[in-house]
Amino acid sequence: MADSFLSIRDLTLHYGGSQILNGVDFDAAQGEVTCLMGTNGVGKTSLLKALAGTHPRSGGDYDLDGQSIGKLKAFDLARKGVAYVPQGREIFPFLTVQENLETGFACLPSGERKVKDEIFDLFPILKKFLQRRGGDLSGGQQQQLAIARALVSNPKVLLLDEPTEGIQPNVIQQIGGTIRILKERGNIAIVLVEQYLSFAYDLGDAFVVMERGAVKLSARKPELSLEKLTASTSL
Ligand SMILES: Nc1ncnc2c1ncn2[C@@H]1O[C@H](COP(=O)(O)OP(=O)(O)OP(=O)(O)O)[C@@H](O)[C@H]1O
Repeated sequence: MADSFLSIRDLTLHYGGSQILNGVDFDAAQGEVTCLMGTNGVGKTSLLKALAGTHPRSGGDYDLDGQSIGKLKAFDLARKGVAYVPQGREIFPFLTVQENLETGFACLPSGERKVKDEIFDLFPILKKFLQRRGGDLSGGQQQQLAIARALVSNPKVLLLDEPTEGIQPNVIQQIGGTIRILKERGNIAIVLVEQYLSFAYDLGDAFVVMERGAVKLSARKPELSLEKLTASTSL
């Protein structure tokens, strides 16, 4: 078992009076892809929002690299290295690709605000389309832009919410290749919410299956087979 880098204990989250997460325990290691699975509405997106700080946590402990960060809000979590690629990508349609990438800088000191060449090595299409508006890109290109925008902040944790949703098969393979490269670099803990099971299983090292706001199964490959994962997620 790899060392836990990101650790959540007994996390709870509410929307108004509705309790959505009921004491979630969750770990993710650097250099690994930890897949967060489960049917629609079990709370996967809510868990990512809690990790990114875009929705307040109601309770629980949250540690990153041995430091307690449970009290921090989204901007400070981003400064600590937590990057979030939300479901639906949420790129800015009227900003250019370059400007979209620059929005990822907000949490960095001014001396570090540069898009490194390695981002364009991962996503060459973005270099070609730097002056194109985000809204004029295809869905797959927008997904690449959303991941690239998260990477410009040099994150330690990358939270990806359904990156294959609505994307053509050839681009899905490209995105899978990019996630694999990031994992092999070994310095990012990648948390992947994904309904596309074989894609997730192929990339994943550890799997957390949720049910009604709680963890139903936590297991690692190779002990967990694709068949068992499929059965436990009921997808
Ligand atoms: N802003 C909100 N206000 C109230 N309830 C919400 C809000 N967002 C989500 N919910 C509810 O919280 C529950 C968990 O939703 P969440 O989006 O986290 O699930 P999910 O597992 O990511 O589902 P999906 O795969 O459909 O995205 C659902 O019952 C949903 O209706």
